[in-house]
Amino acid sequence: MAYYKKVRDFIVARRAEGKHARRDLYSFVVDIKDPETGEGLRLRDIWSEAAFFVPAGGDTTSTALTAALFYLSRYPECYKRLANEIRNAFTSGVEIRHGTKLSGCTYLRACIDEAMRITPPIATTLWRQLPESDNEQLFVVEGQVIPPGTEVGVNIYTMHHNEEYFPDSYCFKPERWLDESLGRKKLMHDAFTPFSIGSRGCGGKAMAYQEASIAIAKTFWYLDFERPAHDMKADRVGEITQYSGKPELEALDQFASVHRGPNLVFRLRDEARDELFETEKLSYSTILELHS
Ligand code: HEM
Repeated sequence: MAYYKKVRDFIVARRAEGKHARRDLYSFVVDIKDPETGEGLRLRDIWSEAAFFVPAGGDTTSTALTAALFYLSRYPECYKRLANEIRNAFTSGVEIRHGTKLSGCTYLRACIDEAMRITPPIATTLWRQLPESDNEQLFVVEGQVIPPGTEVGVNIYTMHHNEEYFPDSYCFKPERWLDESLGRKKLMHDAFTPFSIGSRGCGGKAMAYQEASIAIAKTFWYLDFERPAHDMKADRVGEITQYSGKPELEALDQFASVHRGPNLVFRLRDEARDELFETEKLSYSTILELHS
């Protein structure tokens, strides 16, 4: 209830600012009219969209980030390669923002994709149903005619672990996304569906990549991180190895994946301490907290 009230408070505050006070999503949709009824957006329409956006965009992106940090903390060679890419591509942390330098960090993108492949933020089966009325065209799957009205779906987690598309599928290998051989590239991209595809595919895909890229690049710029070395219990939170013996971030399918952990130790990089204080305007106490 507190969440729904908070969303409502946000909307009321935004409406009070005037339609075009900010160039945000609200300013783009506020004048839209229903083509059939001519009605504009009601408070409850905006409320239900906004209430959906927070988990749709928040829980999912948070799992993608968590998974990336989890796998990078377990694969030191990948960690090193990504740290080099980020620390050589930029000259300061504030420079890390949307643009060609960030999109040129191809290993970063490969790490995000590989994390979402092994641990999809939505790992479930997105069921689809052929309408009862649509009986002109047969729907055939592997030689079987699927009658209209039947629900069908392919599980995203299973698809991402199909060895035919992703050999050694439980292994975190960002390099596989940089493989230039055309046949393999197409096969992998066709089978990679963390955002779903088609007309109901994710509306926030570009935003999700942007958020995740900036967050991870800034993390590598300002910080180093690792597993807690001496406390094995803390180190194992959220980790399973049951399918392949390889470390996997456990995610429970509750439509959006729910996870615990990992526990990681973050340390401020000496090279970035002054800059963090001066340019990101963080207080000394926050920096000390990060460093302790
Ligand atoms: C890594 C991050 C994300 C992942 C993996 C993801 C994944 C998905 C998936 C699989 C669907 C299809 C759901 C279905 O068919 O039932 C979807 C739909 C959607 N997503 Fe995302 N999403 C992410 C981030 C975001 C963000 C940042 C936003 C916007 C703030 C967003 C907005 C939406 C919307 C509006 C839909 C519904 C599209 C429609 O039905 O027309 N998503 N997302």
